Amino acid sequence: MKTYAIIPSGGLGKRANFPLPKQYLKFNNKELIAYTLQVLQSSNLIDEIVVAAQNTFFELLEIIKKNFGISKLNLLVEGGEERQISVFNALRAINPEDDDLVLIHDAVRPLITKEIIYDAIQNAKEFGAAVVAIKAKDTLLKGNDFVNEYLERSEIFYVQTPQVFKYHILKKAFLKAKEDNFIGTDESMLVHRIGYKIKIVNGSSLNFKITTDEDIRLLSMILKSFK
Ligand SMILES: Nc1ccn([C@@H]2O[C@H](COP(=O)(O)OP(=O)(O)OP(=O)(O)O)[C@@H](O)[C@H]2O)c(=O)n1
Ligand SMILES: C[C@](O)(CO)[C@H](O)COP(=O)(O)O
Repeated sequence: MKTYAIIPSGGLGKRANFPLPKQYLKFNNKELIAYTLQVLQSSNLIDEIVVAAQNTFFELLEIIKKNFGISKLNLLVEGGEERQISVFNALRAINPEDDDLVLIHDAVRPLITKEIIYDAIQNAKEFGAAVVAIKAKDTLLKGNDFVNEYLERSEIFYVQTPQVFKYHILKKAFLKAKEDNFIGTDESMLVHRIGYKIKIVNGSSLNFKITTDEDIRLLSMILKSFK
């Protein structure tokens, strides 16, 4: 059984205020996506890595592959207008067996660990579908300018990546989403809407998605403290 890792990296980083998409910004002389790729490369459970990106970054990705020894990265595919399309493009470019695993991990979650990857893959092997998430810690409300209602915190999780699925389940979920013109914010949502059970796997607060300028500053501070 093989495990393919798909890394969506086709975003433009509109919520951050930098001239370059944040996944290509350098921290300690290393691109953000290189941190992510190095963790995936070091996991002995992952066989192949596919990155979906704008083709203007293919050359840079080849340089990153060479500079950081990402030998499992053998396929670059064109990103799409939405994250979901980027992942779908990558999924269509690989040719797994039905029971092979496909792991999806955002390029912009560089502080992922090998341990979380291991747990997600083991759970996907057992249950067919696994999503990494963390339990909500704060009080949660719904509202606009004013409060409408409070939510039951014990039932709320923040969804992260990686998310891992048997190929035949993920393929079915993507084809159904396409047929219904459904765009979700992650893969687990697509799999859930076609009726599969998804195991929740413990993530980490450090595995946060670098989305805003504040996240970029926070990452910079964390990486400095690791040095
Ligand atoms: N069309 C897109 C949009 C996003 N992504 C990727 O999906 C991950 C999560 O996306 P996000 O953090 O939202 O990045 P951006 O789309 O770049 O951010 P923004 O919405 O602020 O532009 C990132 O690794 C991003 O590069 C992608 O592959 N294709
Ligand atoms: C996939 C994801 O990271 C799970 O939390 C998230 O949904 C991506 O959202 P974005 O708006 O594309 O950053």
